[in-house]
Amino acid sequence: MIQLGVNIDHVATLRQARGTIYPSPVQAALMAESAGADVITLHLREDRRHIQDADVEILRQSLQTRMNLEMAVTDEMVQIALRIRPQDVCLVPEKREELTTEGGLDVAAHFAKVREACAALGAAGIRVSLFIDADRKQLDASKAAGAPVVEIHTGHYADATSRVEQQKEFERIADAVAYGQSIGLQVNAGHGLHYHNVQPIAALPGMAELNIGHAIVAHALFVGWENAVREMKSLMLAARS
Ligand SMILES: CC(=O)[C@@H](O)[C@H](O)COP(=O)(O)O
Ligand SMILES: NCC(=O)COP(=O)(O)O
Repeated sequence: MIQLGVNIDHVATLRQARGTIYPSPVQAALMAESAGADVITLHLREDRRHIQDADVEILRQSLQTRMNLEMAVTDEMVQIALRIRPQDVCLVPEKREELTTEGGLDVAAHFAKVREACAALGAAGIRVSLFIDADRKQLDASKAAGAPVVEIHTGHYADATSRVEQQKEFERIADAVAYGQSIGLQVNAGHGLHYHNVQPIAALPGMAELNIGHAIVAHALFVGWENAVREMKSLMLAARS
């Protein structure tokens, strides 16, 4: 059954805006689990703009489901992951000046470094996912690097400004999802998905997990946090029926 990873980054964004102790990403994560989240995803960025190291530590001891820790491919982050031991790590590209993740990890261009991180994390029992663009070359490189999972970047699909462009991006994603499975990878997807664009992605055969955050946090302002999570999960399951 398709799984929902709720990304709680932007609960922390609201907290960091004033430097208060509220809203608590930990409380958000536990409530999301009660509302149907299968995974809790959080991005410990190098600039700590939202999720803090303490959030990761507390959540690792508190979650009932699974922690999917997103991080850059750096020595600092690999050491943190080896200490915290989340069930899953998703390696993502990071640029300090970016507003949000702008594209997929170029595994092919940074093959040795990615393969080394996959080996170190895998040896510690952590399941590694690579956040990549919908590109067969990146899928082949991910497989060769030893990652069992990939997460297809859906940002270009989400940001499309016309139906024609969105359909073109959707077809790229559909090809990547099918091809990734054909070479033995688990295929997830995420970035920019919301209540009006998620179902075609969720309906793709074999789609294992969607990681969604910004839209759920935004919708929660109007319907409440648990309802926002429940609604997203229901849309995803309905797309599969
Ligand atoms: C990798 C990805 O698409 C997101 O999960 C990532 O967390 C985006 O970064 P921000 O959460 O800082 O926007
Ligand atoms: N990897 C994607 C993710 O975790 C959430 O991205 P978004 O829904 O906040 O854009």
